[in-house]
Order: sequence, then C-alpha cells, then structure tokens
Amino acid sequence: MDSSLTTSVDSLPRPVDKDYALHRQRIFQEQSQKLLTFIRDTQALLEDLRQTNRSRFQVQYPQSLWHPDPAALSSTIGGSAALLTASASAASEESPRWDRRRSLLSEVSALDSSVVSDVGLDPTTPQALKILKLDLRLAHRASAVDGSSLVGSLEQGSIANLFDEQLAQSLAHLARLHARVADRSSKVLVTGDLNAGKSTLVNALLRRDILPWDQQPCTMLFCEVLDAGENGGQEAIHAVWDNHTYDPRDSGTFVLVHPDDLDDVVMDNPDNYQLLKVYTVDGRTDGDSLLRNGVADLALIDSPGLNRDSLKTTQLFTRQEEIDVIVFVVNSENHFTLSGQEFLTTAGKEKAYIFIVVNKFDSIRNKDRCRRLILEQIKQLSPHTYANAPELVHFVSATHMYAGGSGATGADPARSLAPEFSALEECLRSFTLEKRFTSKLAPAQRYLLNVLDDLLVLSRVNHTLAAQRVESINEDLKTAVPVYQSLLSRRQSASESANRLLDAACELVRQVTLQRLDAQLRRFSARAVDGPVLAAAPLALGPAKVEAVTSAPSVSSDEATLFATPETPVVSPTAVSTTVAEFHGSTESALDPDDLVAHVPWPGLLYTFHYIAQLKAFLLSRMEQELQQCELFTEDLVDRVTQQINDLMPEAGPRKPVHIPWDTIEEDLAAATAGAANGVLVDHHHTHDTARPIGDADVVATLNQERLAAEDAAAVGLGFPSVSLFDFSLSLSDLVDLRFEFDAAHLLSVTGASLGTFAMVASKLPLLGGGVFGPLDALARLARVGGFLGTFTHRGMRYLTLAGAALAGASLVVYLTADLDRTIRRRMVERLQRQSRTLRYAEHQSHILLHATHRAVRPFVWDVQTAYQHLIEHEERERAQKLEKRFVAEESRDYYRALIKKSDILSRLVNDVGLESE
Ligand SMILES: Nc1nc2c(ncn2[C@@H]2O[C@H](COP(=O)(O)OP(=O)(O)OP(=O)(O)O)[C@@H](O)[C@H]2O)c(=O)[nH]1
Repeated sequence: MDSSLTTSVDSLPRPVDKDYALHRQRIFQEQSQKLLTFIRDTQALLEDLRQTNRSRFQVQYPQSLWHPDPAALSSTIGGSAALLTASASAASEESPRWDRRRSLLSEVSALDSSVVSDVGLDPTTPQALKILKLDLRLAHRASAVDGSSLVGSLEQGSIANLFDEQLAQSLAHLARLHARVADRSSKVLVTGDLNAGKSTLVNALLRRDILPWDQQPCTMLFCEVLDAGENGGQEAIHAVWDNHTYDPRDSGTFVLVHPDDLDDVVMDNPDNYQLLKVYTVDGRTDGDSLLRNGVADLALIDSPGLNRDSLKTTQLFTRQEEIDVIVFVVNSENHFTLSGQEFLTTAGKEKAYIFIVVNKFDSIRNKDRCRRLILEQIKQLSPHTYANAPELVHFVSATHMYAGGSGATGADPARSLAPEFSALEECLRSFTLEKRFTSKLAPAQRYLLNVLDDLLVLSRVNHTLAAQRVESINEDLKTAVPVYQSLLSRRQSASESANRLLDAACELVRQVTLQRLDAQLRRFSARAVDGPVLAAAPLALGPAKVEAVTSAPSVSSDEATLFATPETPVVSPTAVSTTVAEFHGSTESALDPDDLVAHVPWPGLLYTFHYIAQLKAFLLSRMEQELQQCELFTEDLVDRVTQQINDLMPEAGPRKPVHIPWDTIEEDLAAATAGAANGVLVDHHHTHDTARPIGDADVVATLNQERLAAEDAAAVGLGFPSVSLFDFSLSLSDLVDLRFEFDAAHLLSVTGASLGTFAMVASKLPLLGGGVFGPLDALARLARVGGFLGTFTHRGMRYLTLAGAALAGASLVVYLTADLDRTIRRRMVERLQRQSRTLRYAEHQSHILLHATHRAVRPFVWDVQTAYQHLIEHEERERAQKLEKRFVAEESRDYYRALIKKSDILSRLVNDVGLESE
C-alpha cells in the first residue's frame, strides 16, 4: 500500500473536536472534488482507449503482461535494463511504490527523445496488470491451462474483445467510485470467524443490545445498522431482497420486520433476504454517537460468520464500493481460521484499511503470548495492518467494554470504558471522522492509481510494439524500393527490346518482300531477252541485307543473332525451281525457274494469243510463288521473333501459339485505313490466301474499275493490289506498234527503201492466219488498205505496187515470225513491270506482310509488358498496404505515446491528492 495512505501512530487517537471536524470536512470536500475530477479524466482516457481498441487499432496484449517474467519483459520491450536498474537503485530508499513511480516518471520524461528502448518497463519490478488484466474466464472458463499460455493462444480479435469487456467493467467501477466519493456516508463492515462475537461487538459500539447473539452461530444474513435519521427519524427494520433497488421511501422494495421477529429473521433468514436494514437511534448523544455525530453518517454492518459457504458472499459484499472500513473480528481463543486467513488476504488487496479486533480477550489467560502469536499471524496475512498495529489491531472483550465490569446491554455514562475498548472506539472514530476522507477516498485513489498504472504499462508496451512495427515496415519498404526500381527498369528494357524486335522483324519483312518482288521483276526482264541464265543469283536478302537491318543501333546483340542465324530463310534458286516445276507438273528441276522461253515455249505464229495468255499465266504464277516465299519467310521470322520476345517474360513459360492473320489482314487493313481516310471506301472483296487465283478472267473483266479503285486507293495509300489485278495482255496493235517503234530500221534494210511505202502499208495490214483478230478490226484495216491502194491510178504502177506489196508482205511475215515471241515476252514483262509500278504492287505486298508480322508479334510484346505491369502493380499494391500499415502503426505509436504522458500526469495528480495532509 502506498505510504501516503498510512497513518502515523502518533496521530491517533485524536480527540474529537467539532470545529476541527468541520475543518477536516472542508478539506475532505476539496479532496473529494479533485478525486471526482480525476475519476472523470480517467474515465475519459479509458473511454478513448476503448473506442480506439474497437475502431482504430486493437490493443496488443503480449504474454509478458500476463506473466511478468523479467526476462520476457525486457525482451518484449527491448528496453535498456541498465538505465532502468540505475534509476531504480537511486530511488531504493523510498517506498517500493515511489521507487517504481520515480522510475516510470524518468522513463516518461525520456519519451521526448522518441527512443523506444528508453521507455521499457523496469525489469527489476516486473508488473502484471492489476485492473486491466484480461478475465480469461470469459474466454476459456473450463480451461485448465494457465493464463499466459491461454493469452498466447488467443486470437488478437478475442483479446481485443476481452479487453473491451475489462474496460467496460473498469468504467462501471469508476462510475460507482464516482458516486461513492460524492456520497457523504461511510460504511463499516464487521466480519470475522463464526461466533467470534461480531454481533456482540456491534451492540457494544452502539451501546444497545439490538442484534441477536448466541453461543452458537446465529447470524444468517447481513444486518446494516443505520441512524434512524436515514429513515425519516423512524426506527424500523427493513428486510431487503435486492440492495440495488432498495429505497426506504418505497415500501415495495422491502419487507417491514417487527422487532420481535428480528431474532428469527436474522437467525433463520427463511425468506432468503439479502440484507436487513435496521434503523435505530444510538444510545448516546449525537456528539458521541457513531451513527450520527453531526459531521458524517456511519453505518455498521454485521455479517454472517465466515465459513466455506459464506466466505464468497462476504468477499463479494466487501468489494462493494460503499464499504469504507472493514472490522475483522477474530476469536482470540481460536486465532485465525483458514476462512479468515483467505478473507484477509483477499480483502487486503481491495481495501485500504482493515481493523482487526481480537475479541474475547478476557478469556485468555496468557495474554502476552496470545497477542504475540496473533500479531505474528497478522504480519503474514496483512503486513500493512501489522505495520499500523497500534491503531488497527485491538485486543478487547465485547462483553467487558466497561472497566472492571462485565457485558453491556446499554449506555452507561456513569461507567468508564475499559482502556482497550476505549482505544478501539477512538481509532474507529478517527477513521470515520479524522480519517474519513482517507477511508472514503483512499479506495478511489487506490483504484485510480492502479488503473493508471495499468494504462501506463499497457500504453508503454503498445507504444513500443507500434514503434517496432513502424521500424520493421520501414525496413521492409527500404528493401522493397530496389525490387520495385529493378522491376521498373526491367520492364522498360524488356519492353524496349520487345518493341525493337517487333520493329526489326517488321522492317526486315518489308525490305525482304520489296526486294524479292523487285528482283523477280528484274529477272523477268533479263530472261525475256536473254533466255535462260543458269545458276541465277539468289535474291539479295541474304546476310548483307540482314546485317543492314540488325546493325541498326537500336537492335541489341541478342536481337541481332535472331536475324543473323544461318536459318535466315534466304530462298535458294533450287527451292524456287522446285516450286516452278511443281507448278508445271514436271519433275525437272534443272531449269531456271524464270526461264520464260523454256517454261512457255513459242507455239508459232498462229498461236500467238495463246502464247500471250500462257506467258501471262506463267509470269503471274512466278510472282505469286515469290510472294509465297515471302510469306514463308515471314512465318519463320515471326516464329523466331515471338520465341525471343517470349524469353523476355519476367517468368519463364511456354510460348503461346503464334497466329498470323493471313485470312483477314487485308480486310482489317482496308477497314483500318478506310477509317483513317475519313470514310474513303475501297471495295475490295478479294480474299488473300496462299493459293491465289492466277489471271482470273472474271477479275480481268472488272479490271478497269478495280484498277481505278486500286490506283485511287494507292494514291492515298489505301490500295492493296493483288496479282489478279494485273492486266497486261497484248492487243494486235500493241504488237505492230512495237515492231514499228523498235524495228523499223531493221525492216527497211530488209525490204529496201523503195518499199518504204509498203512498209508503211504493211504496217497497217492485218496479220494473217491468226483467226484471232476481231472481225470489225480486220474489216476496218482492209478498208483502210483498199482506200490507200485506190490512190494509185497508173496501171503499171499498180502492178508494180502490188508485186512490191506481195514481196514486202512475205518479208514482213518472215520477219515477224522470226522475232515475235521475243518481242511479246519483252512487251509482256514491260507491261507487268509498268503495272506493278502503277499499282505499287511490291510496296503494298510488303505493307501487308509487315502488318501481318506486326499483328502476329504485337500480342507477345503486349504480353511481356502486361506481365511486368502485373508484377509492378502487385509490388505497388504491397507497398500501398505497407504504407497503410505504417500509417496505422504510426498512429498507434503516437496515440500510445500521448496516452503514456496523459496517464502519467494524471497518475501523479491522483497521487498528489495528499489524503493525509492537513
Ligand atoms: N467471554 C466472552 N464472550 C463473548 C465475547 N463476545 C462475545 N461473546 C460470546 O460469544 C458468543 C457469540 O457471540 P456472537 O456475538 O453471537 O458472535 P457472532 O460472531 O456474532 O456469531 P455469528 O455471527 O453467529 O457467527 C456469545 O455467547 C457471546 O456472549 C467476549 O468478549 N468475551
């Protein structure tokens, strides 16, 4: 117990002086007001903690609080044991309580440094919570395990709930204390062993033989004796079932007992009453009365003797806040019974003051020995009471309160009290008058200090844990930052690499397609004139071109290897010729695939137009095959590029299937570009597939319209001409114009200058034997020849002319027959090249393959970016959660830091109330 609550022996007994009592009463009022304020402040702290525990952060309740092992405490708190030990030893001359309190204060003042370890609990005085400890019976009523292990096994939520319960109980208790401190009356509970003489003692103190007494145990219920003034001045006996609802002005809350029936009710308690209220008038005047002395009211409560049955009930009764003083009556003949010992041990923790009255001392022969033995027992049971034995321990005889006399049945002013009894009365008066405020306020003060100490311990532990949490989260965040940064940079480099691979692949496909198609056209030119060329050079998309693409600064060495591998599909002449051979249904593979002469033999003059059609089909098929090679190249490249990009994924995994949208790419492109060209619609129904139609007649029929559309589209970058759009068939006039333009000199040298006119005429003649002229065309030409001949009037001249014409015609036929196939080939190839340029065929095909490549590869780039994005978002979520947790931990830390300060300040103020000060 706090030394501030002890009473010096010299100060008691003090003569009762009315003025002095009034003076003390005023002090009492002041102290009461202070305590009432502090009770409310403490209630506010607990309410706030309760709300915090419910809605902000749950209180942490480490095992060390339940099982105060010094090692566990110091390890839990991580405190500086040396600092605290020094602080404790410096204060060792003071009372243990002050020792600890000073240590706490020094720690709290060190709080400003924010060093958690400096506010650790004192390991030399391990503390368990006194008031705010968890009531584990609520959590595990039937458990046989000890508290610490049970606390360890509880969920945090359960602990928080139990703590909430405990706070609720404490708040309720504080509310009762508040009411109690505000109340002016004091209650004295007289308890003790069976038949110890409790009832006899109460009667002696009242100087009236009110309560029944007997040689055998007779008191079966609590009997509270109050001044009749509390009942409107009327003496009466109220039997009460429930003390909480009892109201002396409400007859419904009690049963009136006739004085003649008092003995029966007290001894048998047939109706199981909780309490008897006995309103009586003290046998003495107000000034001497214990019940009513003009300053404070007092009630004496006689209780059933302690035994196994009544012990719990009495302990419960003792805990009532209204009980200010306990008078424990011991039968000097029996000393302390087990029940008595247990009661004293328990009650000593609850109440500030316990009087011990050793009764029936008259019947003891060796009084000194008895006194010594009983004091020894008291020393063990209640050290505080022993320390204040002169005022708190009294050896008396209730039946011999008067000096030299025997039992008392009433006041007898003429007789003087026995010294022992007089001392007992004086001490009791001092308690109820002199020390009334301490007897009344001390329990409140004691409880407040205990609660505030618990708050200090709890808030310090929680502050430390929260600070440790903040530290640990900070550490986590520190290590998370590099991971996050590295993810960001990995994402960037992977994304860049993937995009570079995509771009490089697209560019390569574009260039390869352009070059192959152009090269094909150029080869046609050469073959059209020169005939077969053995060992034709492969298309120039080999290493030189690949190197040009991959040596761009943006392509990494890894990517370069992609394109520089030997598998780069450089299409070999053999492969091409095989394809051409398949086209002709021949197994011959030694031919130059572009040898027009070999693959499309000249069938003779009469089959000129058949030849043209065959040639056209062959040229188109070769272009088609070349395009197929480009597609094969694209597929192979896409396969390897997507594999490379898949390898850039943050976590290795199988590559998903590759899809090149051959079937829809043209339509998609047309739709996309048409949309991009503000609704310019190009009606292309042609479907691009790997087996394209060759020289389709239907398509040719719509040639002009489509070509116009294609050219228009090409002009705005929208057209996607296919091979089928080419129309480069030759007409007769084309052939003649061709001969005239290019071979006029040669023709003249054959027919002679005199036949120049015939040459001119012949140049206008229709060709014979073809059967392929349009009839109208032939007629028109014959008519023109007839008209021309009609201009010669001289007969001889006519013959000459006719002979010359015949000769010239024969020469012309020979000439034409000799070179016509070559001319047609050249002309066809030129037409093909011109149309290809007009339609920008190669550009558009390369454009299509580029887009197909892009569409096929792009999802893999996205996958890489998305995979990294997911990782980054996961990391960001984790970081956000940690930041949130840190925020809560910081809030918690700051909250408990503030609570430590508030609790400590309040605790000091409560402690400084100075109940013993004058
Ligand atoms: N010799 C002697 N006898 C006493 C003294 N005080 C009480 N007695 C007797 O002890 C017996 C019991 O007294 P009670 O007052 O009934 O004792 P109690 O403690 O109230 O009994 P319960 O409440 O029934 O446990 C009675 O016969 C009393 O006369 C005393 O001081 N000296």
